[in-house]
Amino acid sequence: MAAGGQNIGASEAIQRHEVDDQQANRPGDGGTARLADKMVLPRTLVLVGLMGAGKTSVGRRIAQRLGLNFIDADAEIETAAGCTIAEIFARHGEAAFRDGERRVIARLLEEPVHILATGGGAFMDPATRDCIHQRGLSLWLRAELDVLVRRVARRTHRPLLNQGDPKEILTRLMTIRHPVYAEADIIVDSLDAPTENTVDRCLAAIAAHVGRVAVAGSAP
Ligand SMILES: Nc1ncnc2c1ncn2[C@@H]1O[C@H](COP(=O)(O)OP(=O)(O)O)[C@@H](O)[C@H]1O
Ligand SMILES: O=C(O)C1=C[C@@H](OP(=O)(O)O)[C@@H](O)[C@H](O)C1
Ligand SMILES: [Mg+2]
Repeated sequence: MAAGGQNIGASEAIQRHEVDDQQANRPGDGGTARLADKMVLPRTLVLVGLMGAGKTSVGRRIAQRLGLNFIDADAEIETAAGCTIAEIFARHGEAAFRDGERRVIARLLEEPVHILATGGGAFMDPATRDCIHQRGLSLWLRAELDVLVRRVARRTHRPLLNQGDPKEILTRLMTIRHPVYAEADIIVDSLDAPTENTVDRCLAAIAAHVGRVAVAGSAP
């Protein structure tokens, strides 16, 4: 159990798990809204996955549904640095960005339970990944290449994607990163569908995971 985490009684967790089993395949029907009202998150939920997976936009909506704070690690890094991520990359290089990212995420994971969207490279850093494993509940938002390419094409603020063809870069990153993202506690597909549909499926998957872990009587 993470420091500051809340214990869930086994019978309560079993009940939740049963509710979840009834609702999990019915996204968008309002069932997960009721489920979310009851869900007690034992640790900070940490969203991981490639650029464009929806960590920021889905994470913000999960936080609204659960009545928890939402924090975007990239935004925190920008505030701490007093400049944009693109400027940090240009002025100091990626390694300096990763150092700041590691420090910021370690600090955020000391804060009360909240929803934390990380940048796509954060989980690739062994120290950050270890910190997330120790103190958080990780959720990989997994998306197909074409979905990612379409989504990232709308914005130009991601320095890694401005270094060449975004599709080629994402293809390369997928090969390297997917096996590592697969270490996350929970995996949810970020489909080419309304964002709220992904939010519903995340809430169902989180409830199922939290229920399973509480029944087993160990930390997530
Ligand atoms: N089903 C969906 N899930 C997540 N994002 C979606 C979805 N459909 C469209 N989008 C859009 O794709 C973009 C995802 O970007 P963002 O949330 O910043 O991702 P990330 O933080 O993982 O890089 C946003 O502009 C969002 O509105
Ligand atoms: O994948 C990456 O290495 C990065 C992802 C970005 O965040 P998003 O995944 O939220 O776009 C941001 O942290 C930075 O541009 C580097
Ligand atoms: Mg983001």
